[in-house]
Amino acid sequence: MLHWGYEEHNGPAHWKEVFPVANGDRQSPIDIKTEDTKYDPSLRPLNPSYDPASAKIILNNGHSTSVEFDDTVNKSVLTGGPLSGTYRLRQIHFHWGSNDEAGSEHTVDGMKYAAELHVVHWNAEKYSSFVEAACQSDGLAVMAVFLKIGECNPQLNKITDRLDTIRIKGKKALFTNFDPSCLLPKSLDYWTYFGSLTVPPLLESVIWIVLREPINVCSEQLAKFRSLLSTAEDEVACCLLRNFRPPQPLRGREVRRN
Ligand SMILES: CCCSc1c(F)c(F)c(S(=O)(=O)NC)c(F)c1F
Ligand SMILES: [Zn+2]
Repeated sequence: MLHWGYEEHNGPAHWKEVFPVANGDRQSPIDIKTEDTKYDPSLRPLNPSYDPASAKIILNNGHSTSVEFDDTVNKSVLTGGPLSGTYRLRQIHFHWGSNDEAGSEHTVDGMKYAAELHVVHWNAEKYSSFVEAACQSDGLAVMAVFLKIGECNPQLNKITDRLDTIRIKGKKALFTNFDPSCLLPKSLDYWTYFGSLTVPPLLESVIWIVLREPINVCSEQLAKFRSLLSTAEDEVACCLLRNFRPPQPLRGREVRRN
């Protein structure tokens, strides 16, 4: 496999050839069987606290579009929920499909949403960098938000309106004054389980916090994500039509809910 991606020749079925942890026992995403989730009274309310000034750039990394944040100080953090300590916001990014019927990574009782937002944080209390934290079993905390097809989402326009300036892989643009809380649903009720990155290197270092309530997105907004290119300037243009990994075996893991 040349370089990993989401096509037939380099997609999720091939990743194990280069990243054997793909067959590990805490891989993500998973299908959440709601009847098997366990209420845990020790789980606390989630407490996201983000400073819009910490948003820095919007980027097309060839696998998704992300907004990167200044994570040199504890300006934008997530505490509470299943977490012990303070997790610092690193970036947000999206996963979507080639049509509105699929696109989310996690599924709920087998149901796929049209897309999924990931808000990525790292354990700045115990580790000194994102890269170090990404190698630790409690290093990362990713909050997942489902995007459900419906009304256009005005908050999402802040991102989709900028995608035409970063169409090519590697392109970035200034992007500040953005508080990702504007993309969270009313309810912060969640499911939580221990898992991994859903892109190579698939590191098993993520405490997953999957919000139960979806936010809205409309077809026109999703179409803009699909118009991003997975290729760089000097390559034959190829659209990033889909970038979701299918659900992985639960391997006996428990999914708890607050
Ligand atoms: C320096 C790496 C960029 S941070 C990052 C990311 F870019 C990403 F795409 C995912 S994901 O596996 O796709 N979603 C959970 C992550 F977990 C991340 F931490
Ligand atoms: Zn992701």
